[in-house]
Amino acid sequence: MTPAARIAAAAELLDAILAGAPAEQILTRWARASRFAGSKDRLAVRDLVFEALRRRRSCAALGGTETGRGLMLGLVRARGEDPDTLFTGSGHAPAPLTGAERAVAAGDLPEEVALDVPDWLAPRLRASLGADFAAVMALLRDRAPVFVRVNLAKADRAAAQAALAEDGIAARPHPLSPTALELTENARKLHLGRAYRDGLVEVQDAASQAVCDHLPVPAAGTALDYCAGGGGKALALAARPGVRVFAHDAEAQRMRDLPARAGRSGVRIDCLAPGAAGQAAPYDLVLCDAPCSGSGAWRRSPDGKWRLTEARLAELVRIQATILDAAAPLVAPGGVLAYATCSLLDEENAAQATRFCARSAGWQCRAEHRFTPLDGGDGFYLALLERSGTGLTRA
Ligand SMILES: C[S@@+](CC[C@H](N)C(=O)[O-])C[C@H]1O[C@@H](n2cnc3c(N)ncnc32)[C@H](O)[C@@H]1O
Repeated sequence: MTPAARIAAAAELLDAILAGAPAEQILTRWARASRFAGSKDRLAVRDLVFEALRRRRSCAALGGTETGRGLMLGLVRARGEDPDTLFTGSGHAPAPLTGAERAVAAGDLPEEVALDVPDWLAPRLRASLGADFAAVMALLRDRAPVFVRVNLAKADRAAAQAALAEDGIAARPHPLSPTALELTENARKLHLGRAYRDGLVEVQDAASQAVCDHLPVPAAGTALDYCAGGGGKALALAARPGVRVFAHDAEAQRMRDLPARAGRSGVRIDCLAPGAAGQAAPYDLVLCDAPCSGSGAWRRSPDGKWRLTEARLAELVRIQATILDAAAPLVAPGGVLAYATCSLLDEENAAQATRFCARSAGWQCRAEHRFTPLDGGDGFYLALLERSGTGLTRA
């Protein structure tokens, strides 16, 4: 495919996504149906679609309309390329520019537009991020780095880095966590290589790893990952010597790959059926990595930024509170209830933890940790809640 044909294909896919279809589904369906597209074409089209989604508002402003074609035109302009060299109408290229498209003024964009923030969310993100608002929002317009967690049950960081190098993948240690490696070259080869196949590394964001580093579990203690999902955090906990890990999720399907992932990592995780989290209670640590807006991970799932509504956010805040209330009784005396989100919004984070402590007799917040993309990984929040404690540490 020519660069222009890739742009035409991305514009068509974006129209389907703007009409409400999930981006991943649309891209997968297109890749299957487009025999003419080689692997490089598929990756290039995918990159165009995701870049336009991360920058949807500013691209629409620069392209004149919020359509697939408008977003692609805006992206071409934002990159400083000449649209007339791509929008030629010949072969599979998009049609030449109309008079209206040519007339779009490229003046200064308002800050919310330039930073690609929905209007209704901007005040909440400003209040939550303070002086970091603009810098964080600017970072969320770029592609996320790829990180792996070194599985300390099988290798140390230097050995994992060497194994990745043998697979042709360049990696460097990342300061967010002693287990984090950032893949700097050939990250797309990861799943084909020995380091991954042999369980030396797992894909996990560096801030997510840092969250796990802060989770306290005593030696030979027990931990429950109450909202385990794919089990990224459960796997990190299970790599600690002597810790017995249980995984639970309201939707058992979400944990379907966990036994295979645990097997590859050489660790044990006991998966509990939905509603059976009490089976092995009480636990020294109960982690609630709750469903959230995902605002800290909008680089990876840019669709989410535009699909989130005020009503959905309010519903998520209610679900998070219900989860905390259900999980708290499962914590052993002297144990810790860990509340985590990949959100940047205070109402899902510190305000949620504060409301829990206010309505739950004897509970208090022992420590809080916040990560934003300025630290290198996704945005994350962690509160360590306990029934008795010595005070609050903010980090
Ligand atoms: C943010 S994801 C978890 C990600 C996972 N901990 C990881 O690190 O890979 C949140 C999970 O919470 C689950 N969930 C939603 N409501 C729940 C509930 N009431 N009880 C338990 N799990 C719930 C969802 O099915 C989803 O898998």
